[in-house]
Amino acid sequence: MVPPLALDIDGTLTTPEHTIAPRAFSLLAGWEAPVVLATGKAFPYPVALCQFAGIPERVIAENGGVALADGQLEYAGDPERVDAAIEAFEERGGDLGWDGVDTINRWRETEVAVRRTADEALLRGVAAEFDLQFVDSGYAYHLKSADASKGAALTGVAETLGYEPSDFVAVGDSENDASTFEVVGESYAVANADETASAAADHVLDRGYVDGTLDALRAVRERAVDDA
Ligand SMILES: O=C(O)COP(=O)(O)O
Ligand SMILES: [Mg+2]
Repeated sequence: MVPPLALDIDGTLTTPEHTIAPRAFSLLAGWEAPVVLATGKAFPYPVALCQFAGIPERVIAENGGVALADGQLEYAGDPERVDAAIEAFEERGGDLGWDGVDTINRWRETEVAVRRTADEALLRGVAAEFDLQFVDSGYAYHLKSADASKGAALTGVAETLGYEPSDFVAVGDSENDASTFEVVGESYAVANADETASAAADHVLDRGYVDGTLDALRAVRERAVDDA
């Protein structure tokens, strides 16, 4: 039997142009074990992706701040502390950087995402002062509680689904995926992965983005068939 999957979205299921390729949809819909989408994006994004892919809503959002699996909704983190830190960041001249209506943070409940053009040193300083974690996903800077992580959330989601975290295979591309790689049985970093993700992964793929992910999952599937 194929293993359950924990898949990052940005940089992992996407093309370099940040779009979801049709071949990613067929992969998600055709996998014969649970697929958990584990992302730094706000909760509605992976939920919508599950709906449009026609798979059950099994998601980890906000870098582990929100998790949903089979009707079980879990929260982690300290949103008040994050809000206080962002207030201090803005008081000191920091800007979240999202122009117009901020759809990146509008539905965010436990952490805040900041555009990578923002003042990194100021944000890192505020994170340290408020005892929060600064994460660079490669797509945004995130300010979050240290005890919320994709890996910690996957431990809860695995239990809800009746699996051990070590039953999962994970694919990811950035430092926000390292905690997932630590708890799963086998992990793959796509070729575009950052140093932290590549160092934490069991395998670094030759190809990047969704093509690398598809290569990894093809290998996982072939092995499962051979073992059967
Ligand atoms: O939203 C981000 O910053 C990154 O999202 P990801 O975790 O799906 O790569
Ligand atoms: Mg990513």
